Amino acid sequence: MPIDAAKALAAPPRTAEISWTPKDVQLYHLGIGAGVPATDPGELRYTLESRLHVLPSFATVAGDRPPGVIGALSMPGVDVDLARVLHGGQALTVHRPLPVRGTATATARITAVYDKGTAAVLVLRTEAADADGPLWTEEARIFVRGEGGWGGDRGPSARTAAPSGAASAGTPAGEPDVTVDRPVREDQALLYRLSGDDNPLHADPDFARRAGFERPVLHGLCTYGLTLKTVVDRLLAGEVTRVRSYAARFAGVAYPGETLRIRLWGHPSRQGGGTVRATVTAVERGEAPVLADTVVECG
Ligand SMILES: CCCCCCC[C@@H](O)CC(=O)SCCNC(=O)CCNC(=O)[C@H](O)C(C)(C)COP(=O)(O)OP(=O)(O)OC[C@H]1O[C@@H](n2cnc3c(N)ncnc32)[C@H](O)[C@@H]1OP(=O)(O)O
Repeated sequence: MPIDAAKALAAPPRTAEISWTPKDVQLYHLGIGAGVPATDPGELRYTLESRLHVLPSFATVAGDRPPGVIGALSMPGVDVDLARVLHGGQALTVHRPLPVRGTATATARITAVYDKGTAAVLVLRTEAADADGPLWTEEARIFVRGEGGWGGDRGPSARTAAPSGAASAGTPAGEPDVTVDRPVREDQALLYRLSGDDNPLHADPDFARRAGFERPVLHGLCTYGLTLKTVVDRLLAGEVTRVRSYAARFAGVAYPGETLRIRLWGHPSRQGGGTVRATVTAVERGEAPVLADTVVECG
């Protein structure tokens, strides 16, 4: 059986020593579209060594954990065709601001395997700590099409109920406080993949077609990062250290070259913190959903 839930859950945690430099941070920031316009003081904090800060979602690529995304899917009990794999969701909790240069130990294990009948969902939890203690905890939900059906636990539902007054399921009620239309570069995925996720789904047209898509799709974590950057720039006065946690569900694919419409709800303050909710849709495809159930807790 390609997924053996009991074996996957019983496997010992996998530990890797990771390290990163300012160059890795800069490359990640460019990979999520930072640096436009190039001389904007706000953007220079993402691109210039002397002013560099670290967007917390850098944690999702920090250290080029060997052997990358494909390694994450070769845990004991998991033997799946990469063409059937989609990133279903991502959550991140930041315990301390991320330094521009660092070394840490990352410990990963599969904490849940859900049987959706025609798909399986794997939950991969990674904890990173350095000599001073915990740095971040992240949880990736990996959606594997065509798996499932072994009679296992169905797990939580990702079909959110619509709050009253909301336009559709997962959309916060009321008008957004900020709406940004964000053009995604045609070569964005080619840049982003240099930060470690070299899944051919994002670069190779033949592989993308085999996976059922008309052309290569944008990495879910690229959309995840560019959305967090918009929250930081528009609602947190550019202060990356105010992000405490960030969760999102990948509700539909995005393609490089599209315009993403990012809607934000929330008024976090420096004194009391607060919650920001977001949705992301693909403008040229009739606002098809891209990110849903997106919540940033801020300090
Ligand atoms: C270390 C990190 C490793 C990361 C590995 C990934 C490597 C990356 O390189 C890969 C990528 O970046 S892929 C690009 C980003 N992801 C996407 O584009 C996926 C977008 N989402 C979709 O296409 C659909 O929502 C789809 C296909 C996900 C679901 O749509 P449907 O098949 O129509 O599902 P639906 O019928 O609505 O629901 C079936 C059951 O599944 C649950 N579910 C739905 N969406 C989910 C999601 N996103 N995450 C988790 N569970 C999800 C539903 O709740 C339902 O279960 P139940 O009946 O129990 O409610």
